[in-house]
Amino acid sequence: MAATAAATSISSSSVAASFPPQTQNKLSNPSSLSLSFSNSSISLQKLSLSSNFKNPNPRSSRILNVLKTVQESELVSKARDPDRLVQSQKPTILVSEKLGEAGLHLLRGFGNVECLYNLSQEDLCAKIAECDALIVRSGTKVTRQVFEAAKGRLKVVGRAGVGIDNVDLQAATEFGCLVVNAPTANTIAAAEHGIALLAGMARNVAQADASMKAGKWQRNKYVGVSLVGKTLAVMGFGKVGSEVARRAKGLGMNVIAHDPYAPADRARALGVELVSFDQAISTADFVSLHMPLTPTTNKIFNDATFAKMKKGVRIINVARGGVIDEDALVRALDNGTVAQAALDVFTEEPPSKDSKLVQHENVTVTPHLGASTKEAQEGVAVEIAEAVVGALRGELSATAVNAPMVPPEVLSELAPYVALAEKLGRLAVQLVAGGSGIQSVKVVYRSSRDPDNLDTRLLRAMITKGIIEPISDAHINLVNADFTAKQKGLRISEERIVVDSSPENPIESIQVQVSNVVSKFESALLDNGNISIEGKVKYGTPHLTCVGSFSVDVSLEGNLILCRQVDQPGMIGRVGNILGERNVNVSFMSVGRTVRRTKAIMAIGVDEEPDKDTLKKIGEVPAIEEFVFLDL
Ligand SMILES: NC(=O)c1ccc[n+]([C@@H]2O[C@H](COP(=O)([O-])OP(=O)(O)OC[C@H]3O[C@@H](n4cnc5c(N)ncnc54)[C@H](O)[C@@H]3O)[C@@H](O)[C@H]2O)c1
Ligand SMILES: O=C(O)[C@H](O)COP(=O)(O)O
Repeated sequence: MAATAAATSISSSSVAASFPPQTQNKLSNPSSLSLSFSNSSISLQKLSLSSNFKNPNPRSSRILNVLKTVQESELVSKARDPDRLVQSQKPTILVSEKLGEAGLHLLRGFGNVECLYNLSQEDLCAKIAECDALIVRSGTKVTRQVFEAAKGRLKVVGRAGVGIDNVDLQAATEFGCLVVNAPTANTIAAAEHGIALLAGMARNVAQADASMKAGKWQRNKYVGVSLVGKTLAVMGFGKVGSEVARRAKGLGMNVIAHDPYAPADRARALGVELVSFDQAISTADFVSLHMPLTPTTNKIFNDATFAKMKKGVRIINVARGGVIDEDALVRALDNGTVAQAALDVFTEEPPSKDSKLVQHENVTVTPHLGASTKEAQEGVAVEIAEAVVGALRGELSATAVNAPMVPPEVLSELAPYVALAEKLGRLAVQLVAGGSGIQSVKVVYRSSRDPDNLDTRLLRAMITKGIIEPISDAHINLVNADFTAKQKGLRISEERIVVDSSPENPIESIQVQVSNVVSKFESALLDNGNISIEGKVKYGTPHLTCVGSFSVDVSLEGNLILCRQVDQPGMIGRVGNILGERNVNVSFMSVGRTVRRTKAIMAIGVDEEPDKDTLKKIGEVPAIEEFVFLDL
């Protein structure tokens, strides 16, 4: 197919360093190859966070077909045959905080569910190495130590709610653990709680209730303020913030909002004006907080910002305690800048019993109840159970927090290319001579699709996996591929060449080039000195189609012997005889040459791994100039 446009670079990822020579040495002689590679029969099972579990629904069937195409592993075949799935092989799901029954029911239909509440960090760390998934709410701190203690078994952390500030996302990513949340089911509950606090605070409901229960009747003390006509600033105009705004409009309030990332038309549609931070806080009578806790929003409400507020402002916080500097809020309450505050969330939960903020007479508090309605808890439980089960089955989640989302239809379409990508990575690394570290890999995709229509993240992850796993103890998946490549000093750049082929095939070919290395097999080098191999998907299976500048055509399965020889009659027979005499079955053979009767490359697929002596005999055939054994 003709190239119709120049190559465009579409992405690249970073840094430079090299693999230690001792890991490369694992590849330097054929006898050590089988050992080092046999330990890494992994593939999408790891990439997709597992695959070895039951599969009753059609969407998952499709995904499992993808997994099958990618690798016919024992685990995958068990997943497709529920009778073979015994209890001990089911995933273990640890639920560390109270979860709605509907979600637990769903989880129990899939794995072994253990509900252990109020675990200390030590207990959680001790338990976690036995778990494939962990489901938490806001009370469990999923720290780096937890991921370390998991020893690679933990595949997914499900946050039954929105805020993921209690999960160390960086550590999760480094350990290749997916984090999913349940971002939608508690939105209304949180918004309703915000409105409850707003109205309750304005009319001193909690204080008046406590006073009456103490035997008092204080009608003059608890005169409130009205909401109608007052200005409410919604800080963070996301799911909860916009629902609060909608309800406040219904109460007759004038609503403004600040959110640097919110689309103006969504605000306009609700009759809400988006304004700057300072404008919002300086004009509002009520300020309601709805942004996530991030390094940017940490203590964003502090002495300086309270000083800019209208005297007598009232504050509601159902987001996260950490967005407020709590000592500064106490000062602002004491000096009257803030008339009242209604708080559902605290920097430390639970706050200390003698917290000045909690005890302040102008403060109304609830113990993080925003999401705590029966309806929201059932909804969140189902939402997170589905996300966790999906992740354990190998689906790429729509609510993944630390991994790119790849829709099932894209995954399904790319499945054979995913397998090809990993095999090319594995081949490329085996062509590198021990002692030279891989720093720079270029991947060239030939495709008729326009760049927006071709998601190569999955392919890049698999090439990374193919390159790194055989020479290190890292396990690569979509979550940690780019991170691990950076860590290992491997720079992977991608290039797209638009070709005029059938748009039904997402990719015509994938070429992997490794630069600045010494090759074990000189014929794999291009004129520019790069090792180059290229593959295509043919009849749904990955094929090697080019080695250096030699065309070949071999199916990428089993093991492969590449020989360069003088192009002369009888070579296939001679090598075939050597293998046949030693009971090594040849599965396919292909010869490619550049110029007739000069040099040719013979690619021989073998079912068994030839022993050292057999390989030596092949090397002794006079016309064979070089050869290499490759484990696919
Ligand atoms: N109290 C509870 O039980 C409870 C329940 C649900 C949600 N929450 C919390 O409420 C918050 C919002 O939840 P959500 O579901 O609406 O999330 P969301 O992601 O839909 O909305 C958050 C919004 O904050 C905006 N934002 C980010 N940085 C900002 C900044 N510096 N200034 C202003 N806005 C900023 C984002 O653009 C986004 O629109 C989260 O902190 C969540 O954890 C608490
Ligand atoms: O972020 C959230 O979803 C809320 O804060 C709810 O937290 P919870 O699950 O601990 O109630």
